Amino acid sequence: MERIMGGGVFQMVLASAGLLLLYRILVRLRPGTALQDAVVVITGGSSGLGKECARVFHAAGARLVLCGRDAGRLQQVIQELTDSSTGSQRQTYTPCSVTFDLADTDTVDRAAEEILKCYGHVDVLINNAGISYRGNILDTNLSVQRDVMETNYFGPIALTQALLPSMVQRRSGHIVVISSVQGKMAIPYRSAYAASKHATQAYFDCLRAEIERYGIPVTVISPGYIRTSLSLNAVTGDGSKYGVLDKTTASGRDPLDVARAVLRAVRQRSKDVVLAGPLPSLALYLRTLWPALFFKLMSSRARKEQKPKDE
Ligand SMILES: NC(=O)C1=CN([C@@H]2O[C@H](COP(=O)(O)OP(=O)(O)OC[C@H]3O[C@@H](n4cnc5c(N)ncnc54)[C@H](OP(=O)(O)O)[C@@H]3O)[C@@H](O)[C@H]2O)C=CC1
Ligand SMILES: CCCCCCCCCCCCCCCC(=O)OCC(=O)COP(=O)(O)O
Repeated sequence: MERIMGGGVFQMVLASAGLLLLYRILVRLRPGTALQDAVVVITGGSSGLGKECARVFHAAGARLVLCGRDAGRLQQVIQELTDSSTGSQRQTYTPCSVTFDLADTDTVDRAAEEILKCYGHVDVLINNAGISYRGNILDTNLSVQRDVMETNYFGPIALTQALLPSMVQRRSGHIVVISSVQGKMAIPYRSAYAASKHATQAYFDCLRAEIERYGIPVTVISPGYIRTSLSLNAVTGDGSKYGVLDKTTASGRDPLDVARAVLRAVRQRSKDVVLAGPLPSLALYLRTLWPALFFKLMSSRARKEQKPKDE
């Protein structure tokens, strides 16, 4: 009898897994929203994931507005994109650029006006720009915690809130944010970064519910490690640059591959996408289903990785 019951449960689990797989395949096969001529704003378009997003959305025929702090680097990306589109079958457009610092929220309203002037409206806003952090909380200035929050949280939400009224007025638009798996679980020596990404996740989850009635979807994308300059550009507890290309970053996923997944998520109007390998995915389940074990693993990781100065 027990064997029969056991077999029944096994078959049910197998059938559910099969149905889930089928559902995922069908979702992937949906035609999705066309991006030809769509106005797509990408923050952090000068490097890493933002630059690769620029590449794939440009190739899909989008009219891009690339944002960053360095006009010269943005211009270089624009030149690369323009050179790459010679002979393209699709109609492509030379991107616009808008230069501003997300950490200086006072300038964001002016930047939003400039962005709107490029094509008169925005179809997709991709909040991608961000910085990371390496440090022990005990040795970290509070100003560093604030600075990371300004760039990763207050900047993106200020830009979103500045562009949102025009989307609501048109009853059209799409808000995307690049968070991180660290927006769903916190790992040691990343306090500022993980806190900013947790805040990001919460804000955009609230926003999704609030603006669904206007037909404006919100997509939160949470990648694992990507091969970019994120760790090189990270700040440390005293505000200085970390300047190391970590092994985890160097061996991360190809940013072009991640950018293609972002494009897919925009086309499918996905709500929440985790782009991580088996270990971080398992860690996410543990954080929810067996938090005590997850916290134990994180403490042991903290002990192994670093020691506070006074030990
Ligand atoms: N790499 C990874 O392992 C992962 C990255 N992510 C997320 O992906 C996003 C992109 O990072 P990634 O491409 O990896 O890193 P990069 O360091 O390569 O790119 C970061 C981008 O953000 C821009 N930026 C940084 N600070 C500011 C600021 N104050 N104002 C305006 N723009 C700014 C930079 O532009 P400029 O310096 O020219 O102004 C740059 O284009 C980030 O949100 C990051 O958290 C998520 C998970 C994993
Ligand atoms: C019973 C066995 C359980 C095994 C569980 C293993 C738990 C292992 C923990 C794995 C932690 C993964 C952390 C992933 C972090 C990550 O991908 O972050 C992405 C980023 O945003 C990178 O930013 P960073 O500045 O940290 O490079």
